[in-house]
Amino acid sequence: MGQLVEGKWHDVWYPTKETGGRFVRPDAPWRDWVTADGQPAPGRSRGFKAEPGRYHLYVSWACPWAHRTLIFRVLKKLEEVISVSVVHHYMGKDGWTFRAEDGATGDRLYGSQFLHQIYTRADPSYTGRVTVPVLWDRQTETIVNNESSEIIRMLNSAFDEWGDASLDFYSKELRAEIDAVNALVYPAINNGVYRAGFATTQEAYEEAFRELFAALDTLEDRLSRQRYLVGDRITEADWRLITTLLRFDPVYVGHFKCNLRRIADYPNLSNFLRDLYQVPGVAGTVNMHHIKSHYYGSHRTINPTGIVPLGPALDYSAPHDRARFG
Ligand SMILES: N[C@@H](CCC(=O)N[C@@H](CS)C(=O)NCC(=O)O)C(=O)O
Repeated sequence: MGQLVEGKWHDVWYPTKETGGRFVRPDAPWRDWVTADGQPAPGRSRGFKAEPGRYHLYVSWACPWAHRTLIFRVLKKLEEVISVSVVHHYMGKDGWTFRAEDGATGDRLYGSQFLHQIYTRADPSYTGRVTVPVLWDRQTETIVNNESSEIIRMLNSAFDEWGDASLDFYSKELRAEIDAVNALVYPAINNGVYRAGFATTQEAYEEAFRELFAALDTLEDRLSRQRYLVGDRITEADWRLITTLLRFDPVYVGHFKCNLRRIADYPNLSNFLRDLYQVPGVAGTVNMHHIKSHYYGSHRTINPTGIVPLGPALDYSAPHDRARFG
């Protein structure tokens, strides 16, 4: 864990002193867009045109934010259009590394040792965190964007000339409702588990914990009436939730102390989770070995021994009851 300061790597843990023990996730700084016509997105000056073979994703199998982009890449049939490098699951004093072992691929573009070298390649005096996912442009050798919620929107439509244009997870008529669900799920659940797990005061932990389970209860109720979060079609909102739910019972319950209930204890959420996991292509994006090894092995301030628990027994491919909604 660490960050770059004017292009130099510093090994530091997340600061929580000035925020009463609260973990506050900084905004991702690289926010340009790939568009079908190459025009810059509104308010941006740099434009990036969608082209096959031009863009590359740097991801971790462990990371729920990067996982969203892997799901969109597979479902939109962009595997031949956008290439990928996978970092090693252990994130220690050097941050994410390209140790090409145990399912990691190494840096397929430059053979770098560390992910922070990709950031300094884009900006030699960069100051900030070095996170995955990163959407990289091979042509201008820079980072286009490192905010997963925006990368998935690009994958959803900008590459439709080469991908599966029949799938739209952010269709115009559903946008308002998708945005409303995301506005609950992001702070309370996706980021909520981190706010609980990285809290350094009892108060900050309890605040995140209560918000998290209140939001899960709300979604449990919603999913008792409809198959997906926004009605009868799978949308972006479902994929944004699912990467957190997949990690919940194996990691967040124990490691992040999110232990009021497991997802397995929620009939609708657990069946919903299996339903989405069983969408063709999704299971292949779930690497439980990287997920468990990363969290339990890397966060030594939380788990000093680095021991990775063997349980719980999980079977996301077991039958689900969601077809009852048609
Ligand atoms: N807002 C970002 C967050 C990405 C993020 O925080 N990724 C984590 C891995 S799960 C990371 O790389 N953390 C390294 C760090 O914060 O130093 C997104 O959604 O893309």
